[in-house]
Amino acid sequence: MDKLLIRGGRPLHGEVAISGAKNAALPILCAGLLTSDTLVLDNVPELRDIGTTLRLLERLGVAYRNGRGRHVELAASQVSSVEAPYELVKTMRASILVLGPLLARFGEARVSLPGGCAIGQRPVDQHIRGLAAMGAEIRIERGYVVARAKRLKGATIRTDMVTVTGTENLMMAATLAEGRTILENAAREPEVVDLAELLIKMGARIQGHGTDRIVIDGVERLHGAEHRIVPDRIEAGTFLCAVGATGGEIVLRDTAAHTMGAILDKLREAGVHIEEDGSLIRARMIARPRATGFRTQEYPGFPTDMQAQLMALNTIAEGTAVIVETIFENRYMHAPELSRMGAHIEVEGDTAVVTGVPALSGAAVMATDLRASASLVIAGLAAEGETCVDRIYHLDRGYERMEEKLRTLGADIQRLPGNAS
Ligand SMILES: CC(=O)N[C@H]1[C@@H](OP(=O)(O)OP(=O)(O)OC[C@H]2O[C@@H](n3ccc(=O)[nH]c3=O)[C@H](O)[C@@H]2O)O[C@H](CO)[C@@H](O)[C@@H]1O
Ligand SMILES: C=C(OP(=O)(O)O)C(=O)O
Repeated sequence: MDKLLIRGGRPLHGEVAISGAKNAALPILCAGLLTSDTLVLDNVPELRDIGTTLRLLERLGVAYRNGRGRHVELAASQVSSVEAPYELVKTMRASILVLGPLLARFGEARVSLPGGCAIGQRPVDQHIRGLAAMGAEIRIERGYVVARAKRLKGATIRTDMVTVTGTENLMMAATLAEGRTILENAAREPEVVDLAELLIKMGARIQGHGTDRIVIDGVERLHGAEHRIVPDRIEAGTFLCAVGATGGEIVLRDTAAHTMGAILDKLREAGVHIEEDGSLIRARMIARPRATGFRTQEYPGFPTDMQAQLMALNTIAEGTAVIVETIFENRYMHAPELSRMGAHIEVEGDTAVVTGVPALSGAAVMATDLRASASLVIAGLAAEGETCVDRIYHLDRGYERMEEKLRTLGADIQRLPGNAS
């Protein structure tokens, strides 16, 4: 297993490009199953999760070309299987996103339930309930969701909670259903909007994306389209937390600041000077950060996927920050690791109280999930001495060559291959 070795204490300076959003690219690749024509996608990030999704689609019979410049072309004209097997699904929860498209286009699907995940239970009951409301015969059989429907029928579906992939699965399924589907309490995340925009280019009739009520009028068939994936607001936010923690001045290229309102507000509150300039974000940090409490919420609130990174910034801030995680029940696994570096964090239930210390000290720490890994990297960049972050395969799931990008900004960080001590 690869590790990252970081010698902390160097301010970040320079310019770096932000990649396409993992959480937009994953559903968009799965949307390729909705048509026999070719989808031409640009700005697809080079990530482990994208590789896993392409392997899964290939297993179903989808042909793809993964060219240079993050350009992917895929065509589901010869789908030969409707089964997403456990060995591919277990590493990535987003694989559940093939369920809606397979059922809508082929009338059947067998998708392994995604495995347990470090950040919480993450059931898929809302996906299942929604598809059942659209007329699918659907049951759990030996760890698989098994679904059948002659043709899905439009329905009004109000999910019990806001669910991002649930909204995406049901929206994709509804594009080929008979009649009108109304999704109430829908997710408003920019990645849901990006998917809706791609589906509309494919001929889908969708209104209200970006609000909590999405209306989809089903069509007989969808066609090919070209699409550029929206920039990754979480990757951009992670780099902004990093410069907030180390000090310095950086420029992020290829960003979409309008999708980052809550993130930018909180970083400004922490003392980071941020300027938005078209697709550029300039950030400068010259002082110690100020403690900045927050609650994670669905978009447009502060994203749970940025909680760990902003916690890392708070560990060296002046003052005490109260953090409340409202989306996932077990998403503080980075707290004990940050404490190993000298952070003062008390966790009780969904609340973490972080009292800033003047400096962290480098240590050997273990990544437990994707964003936890990013928080440990940020802490390592700011800490005195050496930090070794183990199990960074989590990081590779969602960050494109993070250590190379950080090196461009002047960080002293290197990857130690699995067999190195
Ligand atoms: C690939 C992808 O886009 N992943 C994102 C997506 O995950 P994902 O779509 O899995 O997260 P959801 O929005 O569905 O989860 C929100 C909450 O609802 C619960 N829930 C969800 C569905 C369901 O059927 N039943 C149920 O109880 C979950 O356990 C969680 O507590 O949104 C999360 C919340 O913004 C992000 O952290 C993930 O990065
Ligand atoms: C939790 C995340 O991803 P996933 O839903 O793919 O596990 C994330 O991107 O932070």
